[in-house]
Formats: sequence, C-alpha cells, structure tokens
Amino acid sequence: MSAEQNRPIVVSGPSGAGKSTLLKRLFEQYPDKYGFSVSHTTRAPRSGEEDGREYNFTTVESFKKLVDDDGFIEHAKFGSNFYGTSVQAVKSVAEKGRICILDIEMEVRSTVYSMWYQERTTLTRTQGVKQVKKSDLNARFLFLQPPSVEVLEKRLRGRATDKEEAIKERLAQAEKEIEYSKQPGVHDRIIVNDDLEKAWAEFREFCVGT
Ligand SMILES: Nc1ncnc2c1ncn2[C@@H]1O[C@H](COP(=O)(O)OP(=O)(O)OP(=O)(O)O)[C@@H](O)[C@H]1O
Repeated sequence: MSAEQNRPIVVSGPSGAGKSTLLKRLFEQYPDKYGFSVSHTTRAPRSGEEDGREYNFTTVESFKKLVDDDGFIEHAKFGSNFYGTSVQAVKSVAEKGRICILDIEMEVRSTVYSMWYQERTTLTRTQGVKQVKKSDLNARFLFLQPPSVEVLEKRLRGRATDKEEAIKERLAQAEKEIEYSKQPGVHDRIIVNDDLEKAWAEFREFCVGT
C-alpha cells in the first residue's frame, strides 16, 4: 500500500468519551494495520530507550526550530521537557505501511499545574486538529462524543482514575470540545458512544471501511 492509501485517522473527543477503549479493540483486532507516531522529546533517553523507537530524542534548539518551521501537529512542555508530534513522524507511519492513529488528547498530568495545563490543552488540542488540516497529511477526522455530559461524569467517576478536581476540569473541557465539534466541516464523522457495541461497529466501519 502506498502512503496515499494509508490516510491518518485523527480520533478526538473529550476525556472519558471512550477513545482508549475503542482504540484498544482496534489495535487488538488489527495488530498490523494501525500505528502510533513516535513523538519528539527533549528529555534524555532512559536506559533501554532507542532513538526513533520510544521517542525521537532531540535538543531544545532543534525542537524550537521545528516549532518555528510549523513542523509539529501539537507540542507541549511538561516540567522542563518539551514533547511533540511532528508531521514527519506521522508520515513515517504511513511510509511503513500502517495507518497512523492520532489521538489528539493531552493528559492533564498534574493537578498542581492543572490550570496551566488546561489552557495548554485547549490550545494544543484545537491547534492540533487545525495543524493536521493545514498539513498535507490528508487525514480523516473522527470525533467521539459522550451521550451527554451527565453520562460522561458517571464514566469518569466509574473509571476511578481521576481526582475530583480533574473530573471537574475534564467536564468543563468536554463542554467546550463538544461545542467546537459542532462547527461544520471540522470532523468527517461524529460517533456518539452510548452503547459500546454500537459505537464499536461504527468506529470499526469508519477506520477499516467494512
Ligand atoms: N459505551 C460505553 N458505555 C459505558 N462505559 C463506557 C463506554 N465506553 C467507555 N466506557 C468507560 O468509560 C470510561 C472512559 O473511557 P476511556 O478511558 O476509553 O476514555 P478516553 O476517551 O480514552 O479518556 P482519556 O482521554 O482521558 O484517556 C472507561 O471506564 C470505559 O470503560
């Protein structure tokens, strides 16, 4: 398959919408068909990590240059290190014969910096989708929507991975994201994740095409 046929798929949606759940199934059922891009980082490699495998390890100077050259789809700073997804890294996945899945979602990693990250998250997420659209990646866009903010809240609580403050932030963020998704032309498909099996059937159909 040529790179043109392996069009990347951008999966976005609020935290708790079910992206990981559906992507896990996709990767389990089609282990050789999909892939994630290798991110850039300015942090030092840890023992056993290989450049180009876990991360593309880079210097702050090169990282900043790539930012200036519009080479990143999204990037952020966590602690003192920069991280980013480059357009080239996404292309490399297609060149290796796989469809790159872009989960354009940033984890809120710290409650201490939550306000900052929340702002950062909003910025990078919106920019992320726009950056992909602006690039020559020819991606397809899928938005995973929770049935309602109330159901989302129940699921986030049921998942029991987030602190109260983080849940509140995620819900506020979710409302903004759902609003943004309503703009015409932003997404090729919106899937409401109400019944998981129904959502999976639609998700699979969008990704695999059958
Ligand atoms: N259709 C569904 N019905 C009920 N529960 C669901 C459904 N889909 C997902 N869940 C549950 O909702 C929770 C959130 O799902 P998941 O972790 O996949 O969301 P996410 O979008 O990947 O979130 P994040 O962006 O924070 O990683 C999980 O506990 C998951 O098992």
